Amino acid sequence: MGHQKKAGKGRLDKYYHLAKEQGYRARSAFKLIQLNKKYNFLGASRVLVDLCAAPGGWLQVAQKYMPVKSLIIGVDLVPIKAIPNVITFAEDILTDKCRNRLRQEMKTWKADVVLHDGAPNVGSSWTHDAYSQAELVLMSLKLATEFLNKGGTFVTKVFRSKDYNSLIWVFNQLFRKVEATKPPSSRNVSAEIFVVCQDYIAPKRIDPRFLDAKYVFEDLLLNKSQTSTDIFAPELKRKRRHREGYEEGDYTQHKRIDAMEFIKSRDPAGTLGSANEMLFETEEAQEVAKLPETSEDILLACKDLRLLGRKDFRILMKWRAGLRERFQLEKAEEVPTVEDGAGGDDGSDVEGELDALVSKETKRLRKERRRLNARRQRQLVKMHMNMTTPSDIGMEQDEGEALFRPSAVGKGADASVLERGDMSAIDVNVDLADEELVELGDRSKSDSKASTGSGGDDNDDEIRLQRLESEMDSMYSEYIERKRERDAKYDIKKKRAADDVFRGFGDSDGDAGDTSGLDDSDGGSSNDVEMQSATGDAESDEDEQIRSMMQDSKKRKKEKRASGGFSDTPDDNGRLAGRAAMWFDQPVFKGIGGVDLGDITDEDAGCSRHDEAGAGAGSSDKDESDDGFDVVSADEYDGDPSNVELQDEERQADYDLATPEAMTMVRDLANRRTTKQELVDKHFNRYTFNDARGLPEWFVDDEQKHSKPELPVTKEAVRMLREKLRALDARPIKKVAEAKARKKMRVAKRIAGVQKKAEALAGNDDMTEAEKARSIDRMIKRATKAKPKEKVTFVVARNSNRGVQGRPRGVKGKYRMVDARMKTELRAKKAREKREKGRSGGRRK
Ligand SMILES: C[S@@+](CC[C@H](N)C(=O)[O-])C[C@H]1O[C@@H](n2cnc3c(N)ncnc32)[C@H](O)[C@@H]1O
Repeated sequence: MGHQKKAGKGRLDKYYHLAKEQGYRARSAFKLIQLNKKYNFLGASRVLVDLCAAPGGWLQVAQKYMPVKSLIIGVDLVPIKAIPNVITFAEDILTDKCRNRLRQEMKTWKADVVLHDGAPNVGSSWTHDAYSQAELVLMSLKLATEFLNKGGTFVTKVFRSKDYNSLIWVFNQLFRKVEATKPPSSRNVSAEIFVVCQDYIAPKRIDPRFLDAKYVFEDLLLNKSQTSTDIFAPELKRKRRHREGYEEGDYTQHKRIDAMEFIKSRDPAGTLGSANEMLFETEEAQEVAKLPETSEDILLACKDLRLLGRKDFRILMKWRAGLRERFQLEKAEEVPTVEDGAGGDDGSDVEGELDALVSKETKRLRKERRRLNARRQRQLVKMHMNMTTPSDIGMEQDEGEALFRPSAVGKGADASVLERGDMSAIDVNVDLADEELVELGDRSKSDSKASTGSGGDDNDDEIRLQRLESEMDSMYSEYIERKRERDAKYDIKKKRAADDVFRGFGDSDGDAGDTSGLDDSDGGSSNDVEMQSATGDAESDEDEQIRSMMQDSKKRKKEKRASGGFSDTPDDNGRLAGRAAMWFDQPVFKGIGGVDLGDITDEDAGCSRHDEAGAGAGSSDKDESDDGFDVVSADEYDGDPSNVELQDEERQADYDLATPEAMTMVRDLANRRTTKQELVDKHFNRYTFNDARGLPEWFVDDEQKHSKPELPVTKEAVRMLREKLRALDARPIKKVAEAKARKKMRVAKRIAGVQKKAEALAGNDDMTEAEKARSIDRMIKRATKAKPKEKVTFVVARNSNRGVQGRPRGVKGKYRMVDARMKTELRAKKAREKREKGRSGGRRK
């Protein structure tokens, strides 16, 4: 595999170029770099084994990131070109020979990390590949269990398939922490996922069934009815049945569509969004698959429609458009469109409308240009003849002509200068008018071309392109929306993204110009950056909706913080201070003033709950006094004290310990398992405030998405949070609680009254003790006895009571008007219930 010629996709890929630039043998090197950046397992390791290592990209990374003189061993079916200080040999990892050789090379050492990026020779079918991959993974795990140190890390590639969950289950039996992740450099269209298993338990004895494919994947073997995909690979049927990637027949889980369905669809975005895979099974589709337009990229994208990024989506849409043109589908569908006037496919009527608008706008611009030209000529003539006077200019201004309106004068000259009749200002003015004319001329030129559809001109193309882009964007949103409808967890993910209280330190908090975590572990950050800009491949295959939600939420938080006194000052120092304040403002520092916070500077005020709002980089609109009163600044206080309370509540909600990460950190601090200084040291480094200006957009996007520290979470913290939520759930609703409290208060009042009377009775010498006790008892009973409900009199609205307004005559106390029928029906109902009761009672006897 390492020696196979890379297809077009590999060549075009940005990581491919990066790898070339950096001297890595394979683009996959970046996967390990990114995994290491996230989980940091290479830096502290001394012995590493890379199973399936050819051509050696991962070995190169290991050699670069591990301490010098580490023992690094790489094995693959094919020989690996020598890498300094790395031992390599060619063996099949499924054989005993390989195991023995490894043992020989390892001597008495144990590995800190075992890597596995193996992929069986791809070919026959996806199903087969996925299964063999799973087998390979299990085998590498077996080797890992043999060679790993206690506490070691095993990193493996797996494919999403039915075997995936079984594998994860096994990993969980052997490692304390198992996480699946997809590094940004792993293509979205690829079904590969990387599983990082940390903290190897190293049990004395491992049940052999854990590492035996027959048992691990047993449930699949038992399910013999699921054989449909074997039809396509009969040879597999004999050996390994029922290994298809998804549940057969479960079309809600895995929906397949034929390519022609998509090509002919009137709702292409929706069709893509509602399916998982596009097949080329019908005769027509098979023909399409053979066309040169149907590139390998397209075929790859069709395999998993759930993972389409913006770029893949565009490729598919363009491909569809080309095919529709080839098959003249637009024309075929145009006829009914004209007849019913309902608009064509893909919004061809929208295009018509747009054309009309463009030509209208062109006309207007042309007219305006002519008018401005004429005016300019007149002004110039007047000026040259010294005919222009300040009053003239004033007049022009009064006329509200565009040429002399203050905005046309621009920032350079102000209206007062004009009023004073400064001629130089007029020059500026005329110059600006020139610019404006040129601009207008250009615009109208391009617009007019757009409307005539002459084509071939840059501007014309640009406008069309822009229009297409925006159409594409809206279609992509539609696709995302449709995908969302099928994904039960999407809303939760979205909400989580929006509510993500603690995003770590790498988060630039909405400031696109500030990205953290671009460190050397990325393969030499500065170099990367330059190279990446050179490649200029501004790919953005982000889930747009989630991103915009996150940005919204960040913006909101920023606003909130700003209103709480934080401000990002323009200068670097100010910005750093602002960020530091934000950091200390995080929930984890709430209320830990007493825990090792001695050496904190001004910003540390953010540690205490009261100071949160006021702490910040040199901005404190609020004042605090020690007597517990919040001093609210006049401009913040709107006269309504409840609003101040509300703000406080909102603030509290915002800073609540709402995540297990925060809870873990706070507990660690409180129990002195860590100190504030340690936390700061761990999370602040020279990359924390890296400037993202000038970096390619795709890189910044990737960093923002993935470059987040993995914060520790303990079971205890999760349990505590859960309990907290449960307690919240169990709390009665406010109204009920208030009513109960009122009742309690009334009873307490009455009892207090009784107590007084009892004291008076006790001093009464005329009564015997028994009489006193009796009367106190009576008093208590009376005080605690619930008031009898007031009786309601039902008044039938007939005779003189029919249509009576207000209280009927002769009725006292509570009453309710009922009509005769209601009364009869109620009586009948009661009688019926009584009968039924009697009957069932009789039967029971
Ligand atoms: C994706 S490549 C690994 C790339 C490598 N991580 C790098 O960065 O250069 C997968 C490799 O797995 C190897 N492989 C597949 N089956 C194997 C087996 N049974 N034993 C050893 N190597 C195997 C292939 O020869 C191939 O070179």
